[in-house]
Amino acid sequence: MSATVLAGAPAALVLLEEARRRAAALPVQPHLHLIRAGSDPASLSYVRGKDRQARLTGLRSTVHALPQDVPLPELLALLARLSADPEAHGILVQLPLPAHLPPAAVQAATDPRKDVDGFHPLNVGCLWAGQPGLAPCTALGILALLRHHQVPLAGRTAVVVGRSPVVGRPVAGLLLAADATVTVAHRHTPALSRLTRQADVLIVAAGQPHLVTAHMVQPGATVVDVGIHRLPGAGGQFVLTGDVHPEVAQVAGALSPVPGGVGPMTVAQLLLNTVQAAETQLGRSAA
Ligand SMILES: Nc1nc(=O)c2c([nH]1)NC[C@@H]1CN(c3ccc(C(=O)N[C@@H](CCC(=O)O)C(=O)O)cc3)C=[N+]21
Repeated sequence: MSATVLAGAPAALVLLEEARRRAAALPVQPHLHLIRAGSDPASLSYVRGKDRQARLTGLRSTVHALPQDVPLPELLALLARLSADPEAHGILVQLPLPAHLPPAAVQAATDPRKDVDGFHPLNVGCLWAGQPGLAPCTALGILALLRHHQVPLAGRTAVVVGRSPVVGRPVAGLLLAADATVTVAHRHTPALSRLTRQADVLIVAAGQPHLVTAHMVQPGATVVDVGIHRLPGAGGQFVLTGDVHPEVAQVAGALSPVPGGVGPMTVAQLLLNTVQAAETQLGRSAA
């Protein structure tokens, strides 16, 4: 038996259509600003993908490519300028940042209403308080992927492996808001497999290739693979793989693929967040 594939592309298409429709209903085109520092090849490729999808969806998009050694005050000044600019609706600073730029200081420097990553402490607080705000794209994308494939959450046991501010923590908050019973595991969790085997819904965002193997999964469980790793493959090429070992497909009831699972949902949700941010700034209530 092989698990149902939780495909991201058709689910992302639904979100992108919603973003396009809501953007078109606004008096101005929502404008996303993507900021990256340095030339990490993965970051370059992700930012290019976000910029491209934004344009395809009818949004404006501007990429700010800063040098690897950009001084912190310069980055903060750019964030202050964009935060004050009424024509900038969404601001994203691509992670990881060069080591001399502290992410917390950078994230706090973006106007929370333009913080389409949902990383500003005000938005983090809103998520956990159950109040409206902007939530992180990958976490929202995971919930949208589960919703699209009609995976129920209310009353079910969810286990999140990983506690990063980018994925693990916010997805735990959203699962809790969706009435799941949530446990967050991390590198200090003893007997990880005993815990993961209890999960009806297992979210794996540990940043470790093939961490979750078949014996760690309850037969029939829904497994979402958030990991994305470029491993050396044949002929000097890279292969993309996740935090979940492919053998899990023989045990799980449903499994999200890498690539083609959570990744496209993250990008689509970023554009939806940008439209939501523009709606708020233009005084339109979210549809
Ligand atoms: N401030 C910030 N916000 C982010 O949301 C953010 C970030 N920094 N830094 C890096 C991670 C990673 N991330 C991905 C987005 C799309 C795909 C994606 O589209 N993946 C495709 C494959 C793309 C490929 O070929 O590499 C897929 O899974 O099918 C993957 C990963 C956003 N991140």
